[in-house]
Amino acid sequence: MHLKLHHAQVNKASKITISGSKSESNRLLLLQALYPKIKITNLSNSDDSQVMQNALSGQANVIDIHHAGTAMRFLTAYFATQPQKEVVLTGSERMKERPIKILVDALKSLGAHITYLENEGCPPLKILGKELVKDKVTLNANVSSQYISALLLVAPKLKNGLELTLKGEITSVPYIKMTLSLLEQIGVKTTFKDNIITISPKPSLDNEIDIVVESDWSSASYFYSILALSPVGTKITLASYNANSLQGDSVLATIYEQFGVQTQFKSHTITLEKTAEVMFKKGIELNLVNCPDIAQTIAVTCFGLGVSCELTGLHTLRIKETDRLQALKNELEKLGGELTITNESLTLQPSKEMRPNTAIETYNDHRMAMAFAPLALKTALVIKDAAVVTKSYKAFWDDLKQLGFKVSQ
Ligand SMILES: O=C(O)C1=C[C@@H](OP(=O)(O)O)[C@@H](O)[C@H](O)C1
Ligand SMILES: C=C(OP(=O)(O)O)C(=O)O
Repeated sequence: MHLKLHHAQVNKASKITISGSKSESNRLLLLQALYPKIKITNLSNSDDSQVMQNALSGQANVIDIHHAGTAMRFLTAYFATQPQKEVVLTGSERMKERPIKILVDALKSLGAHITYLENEGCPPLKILGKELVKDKVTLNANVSSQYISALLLVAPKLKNGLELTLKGEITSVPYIKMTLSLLEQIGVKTTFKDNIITISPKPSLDNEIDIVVESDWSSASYFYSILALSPVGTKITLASYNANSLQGDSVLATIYEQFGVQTQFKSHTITLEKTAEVMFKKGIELNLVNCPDIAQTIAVTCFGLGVSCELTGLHTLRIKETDRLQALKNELEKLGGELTITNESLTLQPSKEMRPNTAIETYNDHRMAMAFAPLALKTALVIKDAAVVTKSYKAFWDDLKQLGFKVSQ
């Protein structure tokens, strides 16, 4: 399904309710499988959380997690530690290219039985679950924090807990802290000092515990971009958000101040308002090593505003749903943008034109579709394979229509 987005503007003062964070949801689903006394409120309705839920509740021996990176990594650790269970974990063609060796090696060094069924270092995996008794492991931390979170989530169920030593520059740190924080919420003792994390064993929970998932901040990023590209006075209210978020992408509230967008927190909602038209004296410079999922949003905002940007800390973007650096370059250039990319950065020149009716390829990447959609506030464009958004944000197109976007097939 390709969608045509007509040149449009946002209705004044709209309110949108966004589904729960997929990162928090997928951690809590795994923890709930280990500790059934956990109850979850505002669970994400994303495809990635649905595949996670199905994998944990079903009896299938072959589990296909499609494009869901967190599900792939978290379930690898989960099934490796479930005695007497044998499963094959597989995914989409892209998932079969996304590396998992660092996690598999770490689990094997703890005693796990995992074999590669196609290419060494990537899914699909055959996992023969067993009780792991070793309690110390060292792994590289500069490729994906998901490997670390996967080990941390199963750690309190290991007989002796776990001590993890992280090598290299640690990437996506807020996601590791989110995992530790959720563990703390269910009463697990954790420490994170320098490059060492420790998790104490916790065989079971004494009481039921209800955890409310905050709505997804990465999904909120598209509304920040919409506001940045809208006239002064435009407002959007989003629910349900807290000033104290576990999600690193909540840094959006600070980042988008540079684009004239202010955020007000009030009783579990945020109201975003474009309060000023910014005269950019210099380009935007940001290191996004802590919040890689909002890189596409920010690059497209800058293109839409005609401001240059230099985004760094992007080394993980090449191994996500697609090579996001190359995808951004291809599609921004089609629109008339000028940019250079390296293995960890993107530099965009101030745009001089925006070619109307450009058809944006989405490369099976939800964030390509959603990051480019706000440009409809500037010109008409086509988003190809627009249904990709369901990976993280099922209602995305309906919510844009509610805002006043004109969308047709
Ligand atoms: O743990 C998580 O929930 C995630 C961690 C990040 O991945 P990396 O650590 O691979 O950057 C992020 O990009 C992904 O969308 C979700
Ligand atoms: C990178 C992402 O997800 P995952 O790695 O879990 O597939 C994302 O949602 O942007």
